[in-house]
Amino acid sequence: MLVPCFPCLRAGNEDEDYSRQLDKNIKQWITPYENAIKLLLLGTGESGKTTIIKQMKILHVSGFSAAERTEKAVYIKHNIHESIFDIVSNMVHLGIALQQPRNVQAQSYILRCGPGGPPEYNEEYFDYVRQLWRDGGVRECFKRSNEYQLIDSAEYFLDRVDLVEKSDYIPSDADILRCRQKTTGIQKIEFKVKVPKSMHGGVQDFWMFDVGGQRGERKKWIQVFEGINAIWFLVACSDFDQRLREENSQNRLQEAVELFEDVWLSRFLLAAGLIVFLNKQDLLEQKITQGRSIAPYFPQYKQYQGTGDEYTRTKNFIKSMFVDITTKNRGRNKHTASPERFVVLEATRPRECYFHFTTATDTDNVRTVFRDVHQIILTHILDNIGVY
Ligand SMILES: Nc1nc2c(ncn2[C@@H]2O[C@H](COP(=O)(O)OP(=O)(O)OP(=O)(O)O)[C@@H](O)[C@H]2O)c(=O)[nH]1
Ligand SMILES: [Mg+2]
Repeated sequence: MLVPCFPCLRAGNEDEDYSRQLDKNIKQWITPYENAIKLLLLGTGESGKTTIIKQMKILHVSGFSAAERTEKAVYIKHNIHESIFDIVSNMVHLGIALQQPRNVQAQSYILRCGPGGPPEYNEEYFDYVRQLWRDGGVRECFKRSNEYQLIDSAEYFLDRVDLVEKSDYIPSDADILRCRQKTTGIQKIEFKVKVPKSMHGGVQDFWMFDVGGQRGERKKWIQVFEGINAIWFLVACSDFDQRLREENSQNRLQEAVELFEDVWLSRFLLAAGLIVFLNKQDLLEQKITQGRSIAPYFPQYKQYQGTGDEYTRTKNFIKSMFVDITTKNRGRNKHTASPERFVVLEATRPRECYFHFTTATDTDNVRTVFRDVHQIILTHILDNIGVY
């Protein structure tokens, strides 16, 4: 199925659109240094792209400076407010009452603050948050958070109010990895990585580009397509029972599948290696262990012939939806709506697509995955499938 939100990857006037949209400054920014491997992070909103950038900073640059940590503390306080405000305001919509009537004052206070936050993050404010987070009704509404929009780090930060409210609070790396800030525009990080002797040794430069994944941001993506060696496409697997922030009727995982198909078929990205990060495995496992099932949202799961426990079957089923796109679109494509795509695909060598199950907030996991992916990218380039 084609998504109307991603016109920049469509057949039709793509060449014209491309040259018109390719911003000259960004072109200069990405093209002159041929020795760097250029990686582009793609995926829907909240799939974990910026979290991967933060991990690269931890693993391959010098981590976060004192100034960056101070800046993040401000966003973390806002994450706390966003979380408690979204839960409390949805209690009203879902008809869930507070368990402790004395918490009514705290609830009214938070609602009066509005989505922007309190005038000051003071002791009174954090007392109210703590009081509410202990309330059974608030917890009940939190458990139903797939029915409304709530950031993934809500529980993590609401459990740490005591720590965050301290005047000398300095966020740890783990806190920064959990901090949620929507990306707008394009960001770049540069780093160097040692190449294993078994490859060609030495040091390899990497340039990694991060873009905003929400629908309104995707028209900017094309600006960084030129010269990209590999795409890391992130999928938030735990999103299977959640709806899109930008369009309430759309399932988030379905949006990821459709977006991936557009990326896979894009003529501008044919030369790039493609690696899919099936991300948020920790949250997926948690949901499945709590008894949630993907079946009501993806009825084809009932026919899926997987083995293993429910979590293993679910993660492999999600993977199979992406694998299907890469196999059905090899050679002839079953879609008839955009025949121009077939020409491009038939003229090209079959492409490999690699899959990894990841938890982007887990530094050890990302370190291991990066090592594997690094090898794949080097092989891809040495095989001359890429743009080198
Ligand atoms: N528990 C858990 N949280 C994750 C994982 N990956 C990302 N997150 C959290 O999910 C939230 C969204 O992650 P981001 O990295 O900001 O997502 P993004 O893809 O950059 O989103 P946009 O900038 O809107 O495109 C953040 O609060 C992250 O900490 C994961 O594997 N596990
Ligand atoms: Mg981001």
